[in-house]
Amino acid sequence: MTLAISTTDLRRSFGVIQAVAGLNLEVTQGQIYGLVGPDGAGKTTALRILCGVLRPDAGHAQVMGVDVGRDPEGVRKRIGYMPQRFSLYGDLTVRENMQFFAEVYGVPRASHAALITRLLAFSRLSPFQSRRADALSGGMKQKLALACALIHRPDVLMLDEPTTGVDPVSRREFWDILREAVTQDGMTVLVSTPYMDEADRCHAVGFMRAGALMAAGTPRELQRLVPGVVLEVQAHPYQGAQAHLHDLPGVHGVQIFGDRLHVIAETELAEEDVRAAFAPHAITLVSLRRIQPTMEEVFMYLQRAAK
Ligand SMILES: Nc1ncnc2c1ncn2[C@@H]1O[C@H](COP(=O)(O)OP(=O)(O)OP(=O)(O)O)[C@@H](O)[C@H]1O
Repeated sequence: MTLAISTTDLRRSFGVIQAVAGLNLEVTQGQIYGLVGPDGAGKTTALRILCGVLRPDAGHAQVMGVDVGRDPEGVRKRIGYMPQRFSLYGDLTVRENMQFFAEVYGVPRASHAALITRLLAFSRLSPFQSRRADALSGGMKQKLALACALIHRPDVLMLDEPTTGVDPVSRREFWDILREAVTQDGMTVLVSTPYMDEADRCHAVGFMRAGALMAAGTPRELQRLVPGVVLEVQAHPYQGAQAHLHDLPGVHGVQIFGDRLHVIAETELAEEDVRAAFAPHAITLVSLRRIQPTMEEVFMYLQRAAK
């Protein structure tokens, strides 16, 4: 298991604010590692340090064996970085933007055409290569930004909330492209995201809070941290069911997921007890089964546990 990224007791403050406060992060080569956490947890600051654009106050960080503090230039050559506000050139076309970034990253001229053709196909942007970046949809802009960040074939890609504000279909497509990049090129990805369904698509996830990791592991490992059980309930009509489930002994929370309810309880509920609670209110129990907690539930549990 070779580490692509590692940090030891990394720290960075802005005045009295400790944005990164003792971060110990380990990302294995070839992984998609998701960084999640509430606003202000320090995700952006950590990414900026790892990209060599911000100096840490203390601690160590290595990217592909290169020390970020000692050789930020060496790190920048090996990585692709897509900040929250990635600067595309609105009056340049899709192809011209790619060309521009190829120049900036010092990609040899002779390989520009082949690389751009590959990335256009890869990012599903070939049909739009002559369109000005300004005229692209939000999802397409993000795909173009991704293609530009990949133009110099980096070993490690760092993405800061790359799909925020993008519609769900484009978000899924963006992630399919990302997965392909990792599978085909063996790249490592460190991505911060506010979306828990995206965290679920990562090989490993780190929950950041107050500048440090409070939990890290595979999505399955993190699910096991949630005590008790999660039950999925289908009931008809389900609107009233929520309150009555809440009243059952041992139930800690009930959430609506589409047309289903997720019940977080100390132990499994007996079907007859649920039916008995529903009966006086003319609510029918359609199904009851135990499920794995979603990453959203893991996140909420960790948030509660930290308070
Ligand atoms: N350049 C800066 N100057 C002053 N304070 C900053 C600066 N950058 C970040 N901070 C502060 O550091 C803390 C961590 O911010 P950071 O942006 O790293 O968190 P985040 O987890 O990425 O949150 P978000 O998702 O909102 O971007 C916040 O309190 C933020 O206000």
